[in-house]
Amino acid sequence: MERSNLYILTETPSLANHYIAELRDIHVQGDSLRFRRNLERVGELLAYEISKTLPYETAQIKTPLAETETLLLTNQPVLATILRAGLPMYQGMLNYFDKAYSTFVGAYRVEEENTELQINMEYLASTDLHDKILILADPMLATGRSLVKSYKGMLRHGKPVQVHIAAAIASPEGIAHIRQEIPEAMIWLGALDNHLNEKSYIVPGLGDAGDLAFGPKI
Ligand SMILES: O=P(O)(O)OC[C@H]1O[C@H](OP(=O)(O)OP(=O)(O)O)[C@H](O)[C@@H]1O
Ligand SMILES: O=c1cc[nH]c(=O)[nH]1
Ligand SMILES: [Mg+2]
Repeated sequence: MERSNLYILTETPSLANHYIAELRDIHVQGDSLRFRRNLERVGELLAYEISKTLPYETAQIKTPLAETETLLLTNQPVLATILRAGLPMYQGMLNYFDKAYSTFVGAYRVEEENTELQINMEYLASTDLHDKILILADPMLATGRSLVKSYKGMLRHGKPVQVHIAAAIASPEGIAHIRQEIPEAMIWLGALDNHLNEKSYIVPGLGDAGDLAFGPKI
């Protein structure tokens, strides 16, 4: 795997490994509050890592005792996510980038026997993206088709100056698709897994993130 523009949180031993392990573990997954909170924590940790790469400028602030210099973000990023599984991870990002504006996309995989995977995109509400730093968070980067379709839809609202894609778990196939379709994107992962199965689920993965967070879809 080519490592340029790719960051993987669990390559460094840290508490992040516990959060991802709990997300995957069938003995913990029944606790949907913990599942959502662990996705939120991964969003928080990736937001912090991304924040180290953004542009900062010097600013003056006044304490009760004196004036002092500090570094502050030159511009706030825009946070985007894909409903519904993206919501907890998005919340984690928003906990850290607490002044950011947001973009929401409603997109989902239509998983039918013997037909090619389709992505339905039915909703897009966006702030202006022109010249913005865009962070697009979705927990599962499987084929990458939901992310690419959502990003292309968002471009109607302006061309970002930087694109960051954040996922809790990704497949090599998904990374390849993003690199082909959005070569300018920096990719931030919780973990990189082995492959996709015949239903385009990530293996070992964690199963269906949306269902585990919010209940089975009918
Ligand atoms: O990389 P892809 O092959 O496109 O798959 C990834 C998509 O699948 C999941 O959403 P899903 O379609 O299950 O919708 P949901 O959030 O309503 O569960 C996930 O949150 C991604 O958006
Ligand atoms: O493995 C996968 C693939 C798509 N969506 C999920 O929630 N999990
Ligand atoms: Mg789902």
